[in-house]
Amino acid sequence: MITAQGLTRVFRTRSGPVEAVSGVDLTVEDGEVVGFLGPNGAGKTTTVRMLCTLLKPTSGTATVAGHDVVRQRAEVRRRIGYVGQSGSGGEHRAGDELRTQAMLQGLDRAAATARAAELAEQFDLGELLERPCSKLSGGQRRRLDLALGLVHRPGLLFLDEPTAGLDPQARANLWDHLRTLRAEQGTTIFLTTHYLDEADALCDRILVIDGGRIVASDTSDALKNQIGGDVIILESDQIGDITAVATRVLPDCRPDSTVGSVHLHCADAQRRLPELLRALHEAGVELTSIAVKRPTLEDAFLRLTGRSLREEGRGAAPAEQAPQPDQAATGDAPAEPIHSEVAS
Ligand SMILES: Nc1ncnc2c1ncn2[C@@H]1O[C@H](COP(=O)(O)OP(=O)(O)OP(=O)(O)O)[C@@H](O)[C@H]1O
Repeated sequence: MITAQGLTRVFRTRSGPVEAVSGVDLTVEDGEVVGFLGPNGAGKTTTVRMLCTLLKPTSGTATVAGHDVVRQRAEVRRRIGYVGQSGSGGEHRAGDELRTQAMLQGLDRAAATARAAELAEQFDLGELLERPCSKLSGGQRRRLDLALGLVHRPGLLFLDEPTAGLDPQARANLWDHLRTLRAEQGTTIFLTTHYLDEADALCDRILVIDGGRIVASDTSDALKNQIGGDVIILESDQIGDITAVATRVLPDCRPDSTVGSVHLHCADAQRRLPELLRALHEAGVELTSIAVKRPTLEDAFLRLTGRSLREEGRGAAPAEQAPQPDQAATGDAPAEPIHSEVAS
């Protein structure tokens, strides 16, 4: 469904070129649900925008749904849905948004009304069709966004952080809709997320990108198993001291530190913990909590990227790399809408 070889994107900025994506190779099979993870600024959005034909690659090639993302943009757009982060808003009623989107996709009024009703049923929007989008809850809006992205029955759906900012119940509800979509219609789903539990729960495979390069591509279980052994998690304000003591006392256990905690990867953590705790006590380190557990996807992510997804802020890109408008220079402006949200 998706192939990319050597996909690269360099942005020209006032402070010089920024290589956002550096030779990405990837494949996604028909019907797969793939999670695309990476720290802030890793290159996720840029990659997705190239695959969705919203941004031209500087070099490399990609095909999506059998068509080249540069030479056959319109063909690609007809076959994909893209649901971005911004969400549908405004005073238009939800039902009108769906009907308008269906008419933009070429349906006549009667067919558009029928398609809107079908999607409303699929995504539990029936009661909400007369309501202005601005009056929908976060979860309802995301369901409407999904429905809008699916108006033209694409076989492939790109989702950019589909549950960002939703409460746990609304997230679980959206996960159910995505599972049903895949089970009943075989839709291929490529999603970015900052929630590792979401990737764990929904995705057949996880791609990790860091510094513009793919650093892992595997199932969640395989990524966890790569860590091996147990993880000792020590929380404290004295991260540097813990790392120093652990390196001395347990030289074969690799420490990864994150904000406020050190994760030690050990073969037999239970047996070795007393020795470590004794040494930490003698060094005057005060711990706020200790836990021993099996590796999680968070541990795998930390190992791969040296950073925790949880400590990633949702803020702006680093100042020296702040995105500059460069569409005029590259001709990247969308030629044809994929979905009303991205057409503006
Ligand atoms: N239009 C642009 N002009 C210049 N630099 C850009 C542009 N868009 C992105 N970048 C830079 O490219 C790098 C990758 O950005 P990208 O948005 O693809 O990362 P991301 O993984 O999606 O990050 P996040 O998780 O924060 O959304 C960053 O350093 C970013 O500042």
